[in-house]
Amino acid sequence: MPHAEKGLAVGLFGGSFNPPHAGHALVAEIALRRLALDQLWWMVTPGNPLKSTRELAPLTERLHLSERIAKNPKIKVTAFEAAHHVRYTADTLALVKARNPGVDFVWIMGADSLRDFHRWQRWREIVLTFPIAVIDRPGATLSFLSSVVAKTFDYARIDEGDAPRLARMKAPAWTFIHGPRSSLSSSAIRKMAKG
Ligand SMILES: Nc1ncnc2c1ncn2[C@@H]1O[C@H](COP(=O)(O)OP(=O)(O)OP(=O)(O)O)[C@@H](O)[C@H]1O
Ligand SMILES: O=C(O)c1ccc[n+]([C@@H]2O[C@H](COP(=O)([O-])O)[C@@H](O)[C@H]2O)c1
Repeated sequence: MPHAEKGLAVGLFGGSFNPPHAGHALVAEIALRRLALDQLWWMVTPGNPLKSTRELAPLTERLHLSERIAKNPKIKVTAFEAAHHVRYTADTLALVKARNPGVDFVWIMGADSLRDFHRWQRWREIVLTFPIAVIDRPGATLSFLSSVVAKTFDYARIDEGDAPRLARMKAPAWTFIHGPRSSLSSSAIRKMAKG
């Protein structure tokens, strides 16, 4: 797991990155800037618990490609979930919190992830423990509002103008960040590669 000094604000950006693309890099840059983060940990999952592993490239390959795409020195690409044998985000976050007292973390995800978020293991616990930043994504800009999580935690949504303070806030607190968008997706890239 990367290291962060006490008092720093760190974004956690988990993904399959199968393969990583410029849309991921854009999300990371937007999160760093708009959330005023000191670091962003780009966490390459051993396998999304809700996705089939049939098309999943080896972890080492996804890690290597991620390192090539994530050029900002504030971004730390890591596969510590595999190293610690965790794959559910709730477990990952508990581990990160326990190992980094005094660091302020925020969970980062694209707007499409919000739609399925209520199917994640212990999703309420995640929202009640970690501030969350949702980054806009083409195709998910409006639908996210009808998601179970947005409805359940509507009272905890903060204005995106307050995003620079999100990492310092006590959960539950989440925001939706609009900005430049990319319509890239790993599945489209995989489809193109197959021909
Ligand atoms: N173009 C994009 N804009 C905003 N967020 C994105 C974009 N692409 C991926 N994300 C977000 O990045 C994280 C990791 O996504 P993932 O690695 O699954 O990429 P993907 O392009 O969504 O893959 P797939 O097409 O295989 O589902 C998720 O939180 C996802 O919402
Ligand atoms: O914990 C869960 O139940 C869970 C279910 C689905 C996805 N996630 C996490 O969400 C992140 C994004 O996954 P993906 O496949 O959409 O890139 C990644 O860190 C996954 O481990 C986590």
